Amino acid sequence: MSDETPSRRAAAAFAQTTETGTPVAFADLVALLERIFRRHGTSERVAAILAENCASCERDGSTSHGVFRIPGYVNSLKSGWVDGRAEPTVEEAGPAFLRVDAANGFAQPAFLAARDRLLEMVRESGVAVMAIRNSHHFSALWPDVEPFAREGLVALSFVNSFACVVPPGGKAAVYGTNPMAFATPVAGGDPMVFDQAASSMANGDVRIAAREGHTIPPGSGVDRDGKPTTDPKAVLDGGALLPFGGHKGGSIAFMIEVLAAALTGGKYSREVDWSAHPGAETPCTGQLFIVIDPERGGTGAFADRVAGLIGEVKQAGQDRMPGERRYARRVRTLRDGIPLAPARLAELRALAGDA
Ligand SMILES: NC(=O)C1=CN([C@@H]2O[C@H](COP(=O)(O)OP(=O)(O)OC[C@H]3O[C@@H](n4cnc5c(N)ncnc54)[C@H](OP(=O)(O)O)[C@@H]3O)[C@@H](O)[C@H]2O)C=CC1
Ligand SMILES: O=C(O)C1=NCCCC1
Repeated sequence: MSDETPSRRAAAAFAQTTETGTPVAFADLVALLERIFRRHGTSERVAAILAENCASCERDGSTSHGVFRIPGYVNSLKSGWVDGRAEPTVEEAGPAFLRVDAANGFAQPAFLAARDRLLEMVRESGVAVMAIRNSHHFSALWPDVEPFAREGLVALSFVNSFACVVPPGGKAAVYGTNPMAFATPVAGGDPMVFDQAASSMANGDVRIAAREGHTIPPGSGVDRDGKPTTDPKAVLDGGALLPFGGHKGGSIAFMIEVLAAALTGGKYSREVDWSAHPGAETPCTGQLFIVIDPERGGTGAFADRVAGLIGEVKQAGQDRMPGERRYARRVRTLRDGIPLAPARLAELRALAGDA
């Protein structure tokens, strides 16, 4: 238990309440979520992309960004804050640089609109960058990067969110929870993917802890007076989270504001202002991708070398690499169904307009 992250512990506490729920087949969950998105004003294409993405998070146990997020998506759509029918525009800013304007739509459809061209650029140039702005990312990042590694590429992605993290020693929330994800091919196995917030916990896990009546680990957040607290409600009600690892996480959060917002033309987390759209929950910011063809390194043995390194890490005593928990759960839930608490399933069916 000692090597578990605080947010993983909070998610695990929540997962215990859902593991015993009604098993739902992945395809059925995708279909149910698609109906919810369509019913609340997205295009067919956007509904299909978001439903697949959100169901994949639930399938893999990314609890803070699975079906828990559906009411938030719906509230943002209903408030008029996000455009569920946005048509992204893609612009070539150089031989290996794509600029995408998500047009106040969701990030994943904007990303997918440009993904094929990005892949061509990577094959041509060895590396390519995609800078997305005016985009709402309300999910985990691993679904964006894992497929690149399955195609033999190394991928990094960064997203900023909304101001709920104080800089180290600071009082005002400047940073978002700002996740970054890294994916690399591994010879003979699944890609190694890590996907982590720059904060001590994801905001989603704090909200789940508040809902379930759990405390959060000491050192995760502060209340509205800047005092350390383990009460998730105090963090959410005018308080803030801390970066993970003090000034080191603070620097990562800063870097992500620079890469995902300053560089893309997206808003800084601090600039997200949804006050005119009561109920809105999806931050409109930016996202950056860097995708590399590792064969350009010329070793001819990249994925073997990564597999060797993982072997050494495990030999040294690390029992689990990032991503392995998800892959194990994916196998289990694709076989047995995704367990959903009856109350959650009822909530989803109501949002879909089922009788
Ligand atoms: N869209 C947005 O703006 C935001 C999205 N998020 C999302 O929230 C999610 C959760 O973030 P966060 O709470 O920081 O993530 P976690 O701390 O739960 O996990 C971070 C990474 O560490 C790995 N990991 C966790 N525990 C261990 C362990 N004991 N040994 C080895 N590896 C481990 C996880 O792998 P594994 O998955 O296999 O457990 C994961 O890759 C992310 O998917 C992130 O993208 C967060 C903030 C904002
Ligand atoms: O969990 C988080 O932190 C966030 N997730 C989705 C976007 C807002 C922040």
